[in-house]
Amino acid sequence: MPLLSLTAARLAALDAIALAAPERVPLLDAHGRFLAEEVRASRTLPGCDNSAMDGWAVRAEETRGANRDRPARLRVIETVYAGALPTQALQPGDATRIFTGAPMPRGADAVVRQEAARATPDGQAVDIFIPVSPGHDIRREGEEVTAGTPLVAAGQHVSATVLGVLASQGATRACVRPAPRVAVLATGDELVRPGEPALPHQVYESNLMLVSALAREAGAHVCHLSRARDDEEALREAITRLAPEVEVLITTGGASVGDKDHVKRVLASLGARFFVDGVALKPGKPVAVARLGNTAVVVLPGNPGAATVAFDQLARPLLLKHQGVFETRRRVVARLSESRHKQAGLTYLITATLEHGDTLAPRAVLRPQGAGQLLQNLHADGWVILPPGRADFSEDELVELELFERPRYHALDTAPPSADE
Ligand SMILES: Nc1nc2c(c(=O)[nH]1)N[C@H]1C(S)=C(S)[C@@H](COP(=O)(O)OP(=O)(O)OC[C@H]3O[C@@H](n4cnc5c(N)ncnc54)[C@H](O)[C@@H]3O)O[C@H]1N2
Ligand code: MOO
Repeated sequence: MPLLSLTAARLAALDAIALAAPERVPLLDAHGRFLAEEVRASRTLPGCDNSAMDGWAVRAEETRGANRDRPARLRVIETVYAGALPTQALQPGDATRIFTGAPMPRGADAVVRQEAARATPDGQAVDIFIPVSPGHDIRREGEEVTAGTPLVAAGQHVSATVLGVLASQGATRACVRPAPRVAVLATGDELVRPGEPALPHQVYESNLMLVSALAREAGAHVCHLSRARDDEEALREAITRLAPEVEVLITTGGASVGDKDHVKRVLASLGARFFVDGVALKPGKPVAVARLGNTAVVVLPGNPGAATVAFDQLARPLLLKHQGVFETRRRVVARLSESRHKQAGLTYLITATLEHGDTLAPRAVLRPQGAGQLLQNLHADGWVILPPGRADFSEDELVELELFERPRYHALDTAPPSADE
């Protein structure tokens, strides 16, 4: 199979997985998942005109000209709390003691906050110190939303705000697609488990952590983390054991053409159908996507940097598709900090930091590229995309940078950088 372009591979990979059937789950269990259907308002909010403040419901015209020296004196006919209903309509000269969220009584058309009024000692009357216009400090029925209006679109990520909105409509469940179950299988004879002693020629196995966390960030439920030697029999055993347990099996290492790179061969011998086998991408070229029975299999290269790119470009969209969504990312135009030569046929993704100077376009400072290096990703803002079809890119040339847009957190004992730093 010839190398697919990155664009073609991203499309082809999606055929390896089906959409999960939606399910209705208790609201809190929907947190972090994606809505499988549009949610419309079942209730008009607010459900009725109500007070936005603690104070007195009045007839606005009766406050005209009121001030501290010449307050408007009104008779207090009753008190209404949130959750209760008024029993009396206001007649000329009347006011109702009212609290935030309580329904407006008939006849009243404004609220005076209690800071602008004072009740007489016996509570029978109130002196109003300011004039108010009709509608003042009233939350109108339907001001926020009317029943039937679309509230949250299908595909929306269920955030805390979404949960709050759904609960405010009286919902107790949400319709979402289940998280794909994922198994991660790391292969390689040189790998040593973290926590055990490692000689200089040995490598700590880090892809299980890396890939499991990336899968979780894509909404997956990672239920198996396994290791296998670079040995066909061991791989066959691990793959046949893990695949039926999950929707997506992700392997790392053994993906290239070395004597011990058996993963693709073993998958093929088990009857896997390949949708992608190598992509014109750097890093990440050996990545493959296949289907084995009902399981999508993503074969990531072993180099942690290459595995990160290949995961991001092919595994993440596949995991998201299962959950019924695709994502778009923000790109910015930036100037290359240095010239770059590349293989003309490949798309390069090079991690970079953005430096905002006094020119319109920020500078994309390329981080040293090495497929094995994960450190280069630690402080990067995104990756510069050097498209296929060209080999040479010059310093200062305008290129696109796809932003990671991870929030930046700062330790509590250090001050965050000021905006103009
Ligand atoms: N003759 C060729 N050689 C290579 C080609 C090629 O086209 N022709 N492709 C290269 C590319 S591109 C990549 S990327 C690598 C990846 O190949 P593999 O997937 O077979 O990876 P391994 O050889 O198993 O490992 C590569 C590297 O990564 C380290 N590694 C592997 N697994 C882990 C892990 N779980 N945790 C941490 N580090 C890991 C491993 O020690 C190696 O250093 O192949 C090129 N070769
Ligand atoms: O995937 Mo490899 O990183 O292109 O060297």
